Amino acid sequence: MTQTITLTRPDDWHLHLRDDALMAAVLPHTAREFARAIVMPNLKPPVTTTALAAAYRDRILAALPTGMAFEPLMTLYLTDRTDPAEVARARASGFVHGIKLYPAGATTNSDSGVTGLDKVMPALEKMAELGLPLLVHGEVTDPDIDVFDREAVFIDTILAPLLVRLPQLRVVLEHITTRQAATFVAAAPDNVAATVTAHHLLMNRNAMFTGGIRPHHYCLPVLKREQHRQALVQAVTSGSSKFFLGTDSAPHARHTKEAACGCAGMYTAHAALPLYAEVFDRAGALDKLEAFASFNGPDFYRLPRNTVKVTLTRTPWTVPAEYPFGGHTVVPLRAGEEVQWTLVD
Ligand SMILES: NC(=O)N[C@@H](CC(=O)O)C(=O)O
Ligand SMILES: [Zn+2]
Ligand SMILES: [Zn+2]
Repeated sequence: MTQTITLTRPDDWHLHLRDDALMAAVLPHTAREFARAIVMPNLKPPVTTTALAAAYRDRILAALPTGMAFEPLMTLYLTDRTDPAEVARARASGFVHGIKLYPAGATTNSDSGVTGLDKVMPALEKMAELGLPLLVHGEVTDPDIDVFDREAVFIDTILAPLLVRLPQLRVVLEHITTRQAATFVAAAPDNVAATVTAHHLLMNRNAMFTGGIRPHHYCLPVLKREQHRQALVQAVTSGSSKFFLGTDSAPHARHTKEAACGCAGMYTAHAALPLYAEVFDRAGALDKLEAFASFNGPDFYRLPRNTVKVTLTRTPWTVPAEYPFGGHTVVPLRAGEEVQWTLVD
């Protein structure tokens, strides 16, 4: 049995850092594991301009503990009013690496999201022209569509037609959860890729109901059936360069998840790389972890690969019950339970 793996330092291509004291609380977990991260723009109010992204980037860098090397890769939040000139400013900035499409109402802080693709066509055309990736929360918001079907319906009714209209557009389908998404991305041309979270690779929808309702296993897109989890594991261990690591680590204060109407999002930054290592280990595919975690993402984003190496050992450790979170606490994935791999400092 492999006891140690050494790989190129990875990056996280989908991360929620929040802001202010909340950000300061979670940022060290990510910076310890990852060289860079695509920082999602769903703050309140959202990060809709290059100027707001620059200020957010400065706040992240200021919150970084001294001695920690970490580069935030910024994103803008696409709205019905995003001006193509703003797309051009973002592209020219050098620090904005994508623009995020949230269908209005689809997930946490998506009220300012897009209400119809026709409204954002000028911005999308400019993105296609400039090669700036569109990052997509791929779920329809129609309340008549079953919550477990919203990703598959989004692919058929929105994403596929969009790629017919703009075949050059570079698209990352974020946090994919279904066999349909894995199949679609695998078959699509090279300008279409996907991030996959550790939690969607590790758990199926039964994890939300083990012995009672489990609010800390609720996220969007919601966990799916076992056959979908297996399709995701197959995709990330297949050797395809279209799938890469994106934790979607999405911290919410404990009391906002343990509530009558709890927030969507799982916190995984404390153990992200060890959790992915469990997935690849169980699939007998530890040799595929490095490309997924460290090569496919930078190659898609046209950024240099990292050069520093990191080491994981097969050493189990117990995750704390909670972590401080700006005057509150956040309950991490596997709270009070073991993770099988340890990242060596
Ligand atoms: N994934 C989630 O369940 N929540 C994310 C938003 C998102 O990525 O959709 C959040 O910001 O909390
Ligand atoms: Zn999302
Ligand atoms: Zn997210």
